[in-house]
Amino acid sequence: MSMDKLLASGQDLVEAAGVLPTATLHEAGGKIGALPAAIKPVRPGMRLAGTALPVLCPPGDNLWLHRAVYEADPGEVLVVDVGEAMEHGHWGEVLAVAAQKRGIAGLVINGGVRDGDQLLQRGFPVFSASISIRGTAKDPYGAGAIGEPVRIGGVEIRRGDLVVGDADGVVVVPADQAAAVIEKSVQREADEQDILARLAAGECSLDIYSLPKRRDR
Ligand SMILES: O=C([O-])CC(=O)C(=O)O
Ligand SMILES: [Mg+2]
Repeated sequence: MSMDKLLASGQDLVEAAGVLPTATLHEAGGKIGALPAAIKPVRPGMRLAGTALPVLCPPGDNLWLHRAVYEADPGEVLVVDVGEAMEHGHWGEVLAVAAQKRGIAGLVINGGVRDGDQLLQRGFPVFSASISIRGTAKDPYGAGAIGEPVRIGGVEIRRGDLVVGDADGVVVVPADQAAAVIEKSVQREADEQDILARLAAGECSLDIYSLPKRRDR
């Protein structure tokens, strides 16, 4: 399929991004959108791609997550700021099943979750900064928000931004840059295949990248 056709709709953008490495998207975008390194898949093999629904929760309270499940559109990824609360499991199997029923594509959170094995078995991708056994409060008066921009590790995330997660972590690409960044990423991947073939044929990485072989004096 041509790149133009592939990029014709938002859904196609998500599909195209879903097979690209996060590091490639980050580099091709001009070193953008890398969430903190602590945010990783809760089990190996998890991958996610979708559009962001930002959620703000009080630390150690997940009532806004239960609410967000019912505000989300299919294909959205909940991208959650819980103020880096690591010692609580803000999400688990119950919320994953509820989210799957709503067509939610995954969860990204700058705090803790629990039920890692069950999340894997359910096929619901979760990327978190910690895994914690402890549960959360559900304070009806707790301050939070759904759909308002959040900031995680210096990256601002708005509703509709492209979110991709793989073994390396999570990258967020602003919606208005997604098509261009994917196109550059596809090119970058092709260039890298070429470099890998040259290395396999015996060439030296210092030559390929025109790097100095000795330290300048
Ligand atoms: O307490 C909660 O709502 C989180 C949780 O354990 C689950 O989703 O299974
Ligand atoms: Mg539970």
